[in-house]
Amino acid sequence: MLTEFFTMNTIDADARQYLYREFSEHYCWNRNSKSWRRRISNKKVIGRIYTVSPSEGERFYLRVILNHVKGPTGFQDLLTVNGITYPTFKQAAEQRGLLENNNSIRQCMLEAANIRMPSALRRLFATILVFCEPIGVRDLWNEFYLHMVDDYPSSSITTDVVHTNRLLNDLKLLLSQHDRRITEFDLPTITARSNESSSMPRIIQDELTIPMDDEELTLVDKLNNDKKFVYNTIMEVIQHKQTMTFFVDGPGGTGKTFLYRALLASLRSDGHIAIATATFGIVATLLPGGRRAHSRFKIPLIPEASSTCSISKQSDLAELIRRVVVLIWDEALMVNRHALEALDRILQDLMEVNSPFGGKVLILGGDFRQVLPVVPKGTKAELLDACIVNSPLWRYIKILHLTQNMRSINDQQFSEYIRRIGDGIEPFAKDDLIKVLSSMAIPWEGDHSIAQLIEQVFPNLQNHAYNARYMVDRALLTLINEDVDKLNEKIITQFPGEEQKLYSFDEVEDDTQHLYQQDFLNSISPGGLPPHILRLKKGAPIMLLRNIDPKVELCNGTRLLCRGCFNNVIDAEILTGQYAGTRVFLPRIPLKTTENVHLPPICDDKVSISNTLEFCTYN
Ligand SMILES: Nc1ncnc2c1ncn2[C@@H]1O[C@H](COP(=O)(O)OP(=O)(O)OP(=O)(O)O)[C@@H](O)[C@H]1O
Repeated sequence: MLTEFFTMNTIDADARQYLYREFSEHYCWNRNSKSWRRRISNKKVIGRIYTVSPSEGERFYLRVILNHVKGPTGFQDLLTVNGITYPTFKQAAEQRGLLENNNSIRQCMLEAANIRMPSALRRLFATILVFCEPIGVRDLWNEFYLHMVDDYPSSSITTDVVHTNRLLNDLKLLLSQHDRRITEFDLPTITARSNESSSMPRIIQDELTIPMDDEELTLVDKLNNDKKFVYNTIMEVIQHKQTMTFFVDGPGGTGKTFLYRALLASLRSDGHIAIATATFGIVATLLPGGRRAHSRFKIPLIPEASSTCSISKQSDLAELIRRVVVLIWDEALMVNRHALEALDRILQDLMEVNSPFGGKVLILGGDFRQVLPVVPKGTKAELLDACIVNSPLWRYIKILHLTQNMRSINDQQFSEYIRRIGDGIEPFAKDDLIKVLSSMAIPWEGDHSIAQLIEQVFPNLQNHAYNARYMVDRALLTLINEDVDKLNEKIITQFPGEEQKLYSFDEVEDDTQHLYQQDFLNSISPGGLPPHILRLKKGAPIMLLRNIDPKVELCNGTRLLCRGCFNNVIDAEILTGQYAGTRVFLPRIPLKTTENVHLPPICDDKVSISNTLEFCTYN
C-alpha cells in the first residue's frame, strides 16, 4: 500500500497534497489489483497508519516522516532533505527537525553564531542556561566564546582575561534578571569585577537608574482634570507619608497608563523608588522599568488561600521593598485575589507592620468592564470568588475614577459606544448579541468575507513583508485559538518567500512505554502551548507566548518580525516599545502545561494509564 502510494504521487498531482494517513480519505485501496483509485462516494472515511513503537527503530522514524511529508514519491524522497540523501530515516527525521536531537542546543547556538550578532548571542546563551537546562555548558562556552566576545573592543594590550571577565559579567547581569546566579553554571570564575561602584544591591541600583527621557517629566503638566485630581490625591498621601491603597478605575483609553507614568516620573526624578508592575508582562512593558507582578513579588503561579510570596527578609528584594514609596500594579482586576492576599501577607511580614499591605502605598489599576480572572473550568461562583473585589482587603481600598476616553477623543461616537458596551447598557439586537457599528463591520457573505477582512487589515501584504511600521499598526484579534490558526494559515501563504516549518517535540511525562503516539500528541494543543507546526516566513509578524527576557520586553504578548528562521532558532526583530528594532534570537525551549491535561485513557491488555498527565512540548 505504501509503495503504491508513492506510485500515485508520481503520476497524480492531486495525490501529492496529502499525508499518507490522509491519503486513504481520498483514495481507496483495491485489494484485487493492489492499487489505489480515487474515491467516488462522499462517505466519510478516517485514515490512519499502524502504530509503531519507538523500540522498532527505523520503522518508527519512517512513520514519523510519513506523518509530516506530503506527497512523497519513494523511500529515497523521504530520506532526502535539502538535496542531501541520508542513510537512515532517523537521520532524515532529525534533519527535518522532527526529532529532538541531543545536539539541538549546540545547533541553535551554531545557527545563531552564523548571523554574527554577538550581543544577541550572549542573550541567547543566557536564555538557554535559564530555560533549557543544557548539559555540557562548559563545552558550549568554549565553542562559542569567540563569537560572544566578537564585538568587545580590543587593543594590542587587551588580554583574553579581560574579555573573559567582561563576558562573564555580562552573563551574570543577564542571569540576574531571571534571579539566577552565574555560579550555578559550569562556567569560568570571574577574576575581576565589572565597574560596579557601590556596595548597593544590584536590584536597588537598577531601580534607581531606570532611564527616563524628558518627555516623561512633561506628562504631569499634560494631565486632564480627572487625572490631575487622582494624581494630587495619591501624591498627597505619599508626601505626608500616610498609608493607603488606591484602585484607579477607568475604561480602556482613559489614561491610566499615562497617569502611572506621570507618577513614576515625578517620584523617580525626586530620587524615590517606585515599583511598577502589571499582571501581564506585555502591559508591564508600557511602564518604564515595569515588571510582571508575579515575578517582581515572587507570587506563586497558582496562588491558594494561604499562599505567600517567596521573599526572604534578608534578601536584596526585601530591602528594595522596604525602601519603596509606592507600588503600582496595573490590570489588577484580572488576577486571582489570592495573589493580592499573598502580597499583603509578605508586605506585612517584611515591614513588620500589621496593617493592609504593610502600610505601603499601593496603587492598583484596572477596568471593571474587562474579563474576570481565569479559573480553569470554574463555576460562576468560583469565578466571582476569585475577584479581588471579594477579598477582605477590598474594604480598605479607596477607588478613584477616570472617565474621559483620551484614546478616541476625536471619535466621540466610538468612545460612547465602547463605554455603553462596557457598562452593559448597549441594547441587544438579538438574544445577547449586540450590533457592531456598520462602519466597523464587514458583512458575512461566505468564506470570501475572510479574504476581504484580511485584505482590509493587511492591504497589499506582499509588498510590505519587511515593513515593521506597517505590521505594528495591524492585527486581527479572535476569541479562540482555532480561528487564530485558520487565519494564520491563510495569511502566511500570502507572504512572499519560502516557508519554513518548525515542529514541536511533544511528550507525556512518565509515559515510559510510549502509550501516547507522537501523532496524537502533535494533534492536540493544550492551553498555553503553541501548535505542533509553526509555519513561518521571513518578514512575517510573530507573537511571543512566553516571558523570556522582561529586560528587553521579550514577554508573553511581545510582537516581533521574523528576520530569519532555522531549525533550532528564530532570528527576530522586536516591533514595539522601547526596544523596537532590537534583534533577538528565540531558541526552542521546553514548555509544560501549567495543569494536568485530560488525555484519553489508554487501555492495553496489561497496562492502563491514568488520564491526567502533564504534557510537555519543546517548541
Ligand atoms: N492627558 C493626556 N493628554 C494627552 N494624551 C493622553 C492623556 N491621557 C492619555 N492620553 C493618551 O491616550 C491614550 C490612552 O491612554 P492610556 O494608554 O494611558 O489609557 P489606559 O487607560 O491605560 O488604557 P488601557 O486600559 O486600554 O490600557 C494614549 O495614547 C495616551 O498617550
